[in-house]
Amino acid sequence: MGELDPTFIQEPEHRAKLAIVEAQGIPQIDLSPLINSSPADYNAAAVQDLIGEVRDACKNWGFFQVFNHGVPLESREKLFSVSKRFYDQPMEEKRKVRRDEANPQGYYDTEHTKNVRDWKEVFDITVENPTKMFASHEADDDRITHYINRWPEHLPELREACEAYVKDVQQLSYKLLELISLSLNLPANRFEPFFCKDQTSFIRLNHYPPCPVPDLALGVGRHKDAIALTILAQDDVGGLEVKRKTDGEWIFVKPTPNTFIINVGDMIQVWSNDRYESVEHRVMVNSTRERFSIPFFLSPSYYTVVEPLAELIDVQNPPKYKGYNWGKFFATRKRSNFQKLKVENIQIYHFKIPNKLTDDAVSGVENLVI
Ligand SMILES: O=C(O)CCC(=O)C(=O)O
Ligand SMILES: [Fe+2]
Repeated sequence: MGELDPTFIQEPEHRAKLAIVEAQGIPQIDLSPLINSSPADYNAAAVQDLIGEVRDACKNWGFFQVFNHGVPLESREKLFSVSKRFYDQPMEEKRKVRRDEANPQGYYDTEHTKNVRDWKEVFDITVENPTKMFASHEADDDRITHYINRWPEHLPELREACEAYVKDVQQLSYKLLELISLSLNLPANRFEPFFCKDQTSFIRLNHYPPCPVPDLALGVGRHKDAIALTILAQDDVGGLEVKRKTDGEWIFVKPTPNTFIINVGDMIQVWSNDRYESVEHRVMVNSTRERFSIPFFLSPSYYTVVEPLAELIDVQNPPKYKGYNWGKFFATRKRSNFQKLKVENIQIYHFKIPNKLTDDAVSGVENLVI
């Protein structure tokens, strides 16, 4: 990634610490009661326990790991290995599938989080191809654009591996969404309408090259995920840190073979009216080993209005957010990211309804990135 450019340097308070706090780590959840059986054959008691574990993990951490998740190991390993082959190519090949402002799919190596450059390269692929999105961030402009996946000419295996992996991981995302819905005492299919047509979900192939100054730069700066739910596969190198809710300490997420790391995104925070919170996380880099990770960002249709669910609102729990349109939110975020506008990105707290008794709407809420 060339010699150190000052745009990579984090402010001192945001740099990675050398001492890693691992503690007991984020909860580990066994999904076997739900996998490989149809709803008619579920063991009801085991599923109830599972719902309870998901509820506790979402409340206390916003993050958890799952095993016995039903995604075949081969499908995941294949994608990691083709991803490495993609990034091993010369820069001129990677630039042939470079993202541009009109179509943000493909390769990119100058992503910034909170105006500091990330020490990484990414390759984005949407699940629906093409994916429909608003062309403009302007509220009264309802023109639609189509994002189209870009595929490298000399690596046809990338497309095959992505398409196979996405199918498997999407199934897992629906199971998780059902569990989360049940854990909020809602019907299992409560979130289905947001995803059944025109979803804007995507996967990202992250590559973090070795970094000569891991004490100054980050692979991804602190952020929250703007989408509904993230399903992350990481390799055995490690680097992800999650901000613990109880004390704000950064906790290292130890790589565990064949597990996925799940986190609640901002939309679940809004839909649940703050019962669950989207938690800040970041990625450390190191000076010796490159790292690969693959998040799947489950995201609804561009016309979804994200607002607290009516069932979770009553006199004691008034709505904490005004509704916002996901497609307009995304287009606004994309515009400021692409043009590197020196302004803060659009955030869900901009839609917060101030509660005079309990909070001051704009204080203490952190940034996010997608
Ligand atoms: O690479 C990782 O472990 C996490 C990446 C991440 O947080 C993101 O891409 O939003
Ligand atoms: Fe993230």
